[in-house]
Amino acid sequence: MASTPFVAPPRLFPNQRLSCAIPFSFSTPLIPCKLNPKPITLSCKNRYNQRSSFSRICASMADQVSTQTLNPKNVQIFDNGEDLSVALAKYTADLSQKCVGKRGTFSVVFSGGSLFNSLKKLVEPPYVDSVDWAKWHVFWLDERVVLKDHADSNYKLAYDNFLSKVPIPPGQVYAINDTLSAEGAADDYEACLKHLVEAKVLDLSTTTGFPRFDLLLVGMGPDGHVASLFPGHHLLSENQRWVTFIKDSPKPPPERITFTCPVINSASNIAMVITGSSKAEPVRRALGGDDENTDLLPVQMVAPKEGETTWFLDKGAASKL
Ligand SMILES: O=C1O[C@H](COP(=O)(O)O)[C@@H](O)[C@H](O)[C@H]1O
Repeated sequence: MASTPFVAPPRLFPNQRLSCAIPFSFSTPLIPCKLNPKPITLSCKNRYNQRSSFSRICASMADQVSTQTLNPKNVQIFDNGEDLSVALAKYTADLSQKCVGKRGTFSVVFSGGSLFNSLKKLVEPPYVDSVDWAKWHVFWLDERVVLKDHADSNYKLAYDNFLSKVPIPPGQVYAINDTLSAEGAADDYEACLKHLVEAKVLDLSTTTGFPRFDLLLVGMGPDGHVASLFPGHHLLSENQRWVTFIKDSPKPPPERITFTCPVINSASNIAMVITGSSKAEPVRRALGGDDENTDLLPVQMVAPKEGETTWFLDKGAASKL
C-alpha cells in the first residue's frame, strides 16, 4: 500500500490538559447495493449462551453478552479483499451519512493492523469526494505506546493510509499522548473521552453508561484477539474503566492502551473486518456455532448490547464456516 511520508502533526493546543485531544492531520441485514459485489450473506446466532470458566472470570462481560444470545449476526463473505473493500467503503459511507443526518457528527474508531488494506476504497472516488469528512471524529480502539512516527504506531498506520488522504479536521482526530507511560496514556485517553461526552461530541449509552460510538472498525489477530484484548488476559474482565493499558501484550510491542470490553459492546455499530486463512479458526469459533471450547476468545465476546455487528470476511477467513 502506498504510504505518505509521516509528517509530525502540530500541537495546536500545547497547554491543553486533555492531551489526547491534540489535533492531528488524525437488525437489519446489510443489503448489497450496486457498488457492492455480491457477497454471500449469512445470518447466524451468536453463542454467548455457552457460559464457560472464562465467562465466570469475566462476569461483567458475560452478563452483557448473555443478553445478546438472540441477536442475529450479519455475515458477508467476499471472494477477495478488493470486493470486501468496496463493500466496506459503501457500508461506512452510508453509515456516516445516516449518523451525520441524525446528530451532525460521525464518531469512528479505528483498529490498527490489516484493517487499512480493507479501507482503501473509502479514500478513493467516489467516497473521497462525497463523504462529509468535516463531521468525522476519529478515535483508536487500541494503540501501541510508542511515538507517533514509530513503525508500530497505529496512529501512523492510520495517518499514512487514511487520514493523510481525507480532509478530517485535525482537531477531530484523537490520538494518544505519546509522551506518557502506558498508565498515563490510558488515563489521559479516558479523560479525553469523558471530556467529549461533556462537550456532547460523544453520547453515553443509556443502558450501559459507557460511551456509544457510531462505528467501531474492528480487526482480529490469528489468536482471536480484538483491540489489545488478548485471549485469557485479565483485562477482559475490566468492567469499570473505559480505556485501560497492558504491559505484557503477547504480540509486540508489549505496552499498549485499549478500549475495554464494555466500551466495545456499547457501540451502535461494529464492523468486524477479517481477512486471511490464518484467522479462519477464531472466525469459526465466533460464528460456527459448534465451539466445544470452554474459554471464550476475545472475538467471541464482541456483542454490542444495543448495536449491530456486521462481519466482513474474505474467503480465507470464512474457510472454516
Ligand atoms: O496488534 C493489533 O492487532 C490486531 C489485528 O491486526 P491484523 O494485522 O492481524 O489485522 C489489530 O486489530 C489491533 O488494532 C492491533 O493493535
